[in-house]
This record gives sequence, C-alpha cells and structure tokens, in this order.
Amino acid sequence: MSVSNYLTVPVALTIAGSDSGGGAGIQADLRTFAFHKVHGTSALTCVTAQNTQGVDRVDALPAAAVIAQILAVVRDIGVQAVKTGMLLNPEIIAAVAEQAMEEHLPNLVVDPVMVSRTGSQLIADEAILALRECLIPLATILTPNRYEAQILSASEIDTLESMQAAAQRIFTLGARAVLVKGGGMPGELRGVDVWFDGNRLEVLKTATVETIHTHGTGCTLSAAITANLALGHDMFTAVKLAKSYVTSALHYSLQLGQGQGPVGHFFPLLESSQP
Ligand SMILES: Nc1ncnc2c1ncn2[C@@H]1O[C@H](COP(=O)(O)OP(=O)(O)OP(=O)(O)O)[C@@H](O)[C@H]1O
Ligand SMILES: Cc1ncc(CO)c(N)n1
Repeated sequence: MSVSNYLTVPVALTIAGSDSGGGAGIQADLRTFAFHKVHGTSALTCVTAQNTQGVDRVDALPAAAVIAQILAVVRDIGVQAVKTGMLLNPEIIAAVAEQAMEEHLPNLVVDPVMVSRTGSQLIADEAILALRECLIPLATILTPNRYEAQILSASEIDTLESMQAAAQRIFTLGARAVLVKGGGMPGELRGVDVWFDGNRLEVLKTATVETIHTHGTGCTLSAAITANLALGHDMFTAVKLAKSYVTSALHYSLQLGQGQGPVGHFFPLLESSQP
C-alpha cells in the first residue's frame, strides 16, 4: 500500500459554453487551466454544435442550472479566480452578475464573447446590452476583441491609436482594467493588444504568428489570465504571462478539420512528440 501525497493547488472556475470541436469555450479553458497547474472547475452556460468551420446550433442551459453549478463549486471547493465566456442570453448574464454581486466570483475576467474574430455576431442584441450594463461594471479585467471593442466603444478600430482610444473609452464602463485584443486587426497588428487600467496605457506586442489555425485564441488568453490570477500574480503580470502562453500555443497550432484549427495548448508535449 502507498499513501497519497495530498497536494493543494489553486482553483479557477470557467462560466462558459461547450465547443463540440474542442478548440474554444470550456474545452480550451480547462486545458489552459491544467497547463498552468490550476484545478479547473466549470459552469456550463450552453452547448454549441461547432467545428473548425463554424457554429451550427446553440442550446442554452436554464439560468438556474448555471447558478446551481456556480454555487456547487464555490460553496464546497472555493475558487481564487473566475472567467466568463459565452454567456449567450440576458437571463444567464443577470444570474452571473448576481453571483458576482454576492462576492462569489473573485478576480473576475470577463471575455465579452459577442462577435467572432471573423466578424459574425454570436449573441443577440439584448445580451450585448445586458453584458454592458450588468456584468462589465463588475469585471476585474475585460478582454474584448476588435469587433467587441468597436461595439463597446462605439468607434471604428483600424489602427493602434484607435485601439488605445477604445481601451480608454471602454474603461469608463466600469471594469478595473481593459485589454483590447488585436487578433482581428490587419497585418502586424494581429499580435498587438492594448491595456488600460485607468492609469497605465500599455501596448503588448508580439510578432504576428502566420497561421490560419487560431480558433479559441481569445478563450485561451482569458483562461490563462484567470489561471495566473489564481496563482497569485497581479493583473498586469497575469496578462503578460497569458499573452506569452497564447503566442507559444499559436506557434504549435493544430491542423484539424477543414477550417480554422485550435491552438496547441500543450505545446511542450506536442513539440517533443513530432517526428
Ligand atoms: N496571428 C496571431 N499572431 C500573434 N498573436 C495573435 C494572432 N492572432 C491572435 N493573437 C493574439 O491572441 C490573443 C487573442 O486575440 P483575438 O483577437 O484572436 O481574440 P478573439 O477574437 O476573442 O479570439 P477567438 O474568438 O478566436 O477565441 C491576443 O493576445 C492576440 O494578440
Ligand atoms: C463555446 C464558445 N465560446 C466562445 C467562442 C469564441 O471563440 C466560441 N467559438 N465558442
């Protein structure tokens, strides 16, 4: 007989949708938490029938089921950081905001999933309004992509200066910090993100990785920020570490399916397994 070493690890919670293709949503989040040696817990909001080519169908869970999952986790296991992904409808958004107001969701990273990187709207207009009014003001870090930032700032974003202006404008919605992501920008701006926390305006820049397999980069980035917050890093350090992780995962993106494959979340293992 041998005795288990009881280990304690930080815990993160993702409140997000399922991606049947495994590249984005809950599946990307849990893989990212595991990579960071953070125990991943989840509250599922919806089930998407999705692959590398697009989303075929979305079925929402009842808001009460989302709350029950959150409470089951926070009352027993406890969490150090939380992220939200695809929340889909105003009922789920209001329920999650209520949990945040009850202080059940510490270090809350809100990835305001509204529009895909290719520009197609993923949630209804009422849900966008609910995110803006109920949940975004409660966020620790908000991570809109180019198109989401355009909606939230009511401005066109096509240059670095317009990303910076949008980050500052979106900050006024109430999040403690905003990261405008550049994956949907043209050319060399694809690897450029802009940070604003009311004080520091920073440009986080990596070289653009030439790949079409970018499915789930946004989910992966916000999950990595969440994992780093759970590990005890400050907000800006958590973001810098997360950006570096996504860049490495993009360097080992996976050619799967007929469309945009996912990033390689376990790149050190993948690197050594290739012939
Ligand atoms: N080709 C690329 N090269 C380098 N970095 C990239 C590239 N594409 C995206 N990124 C980075 O990936 C992160 C996610 O940004 P992105 O704008 O793709 O989010 P998103 O649109 O929410 O993603 P998705 O909807 O595909 O999950 C950002 O840090 C961005 O800079
Ligand atoms: C479930 C889910 N969440 C988020 C995104 C955005 O990448 C997606 N495509 N699918």
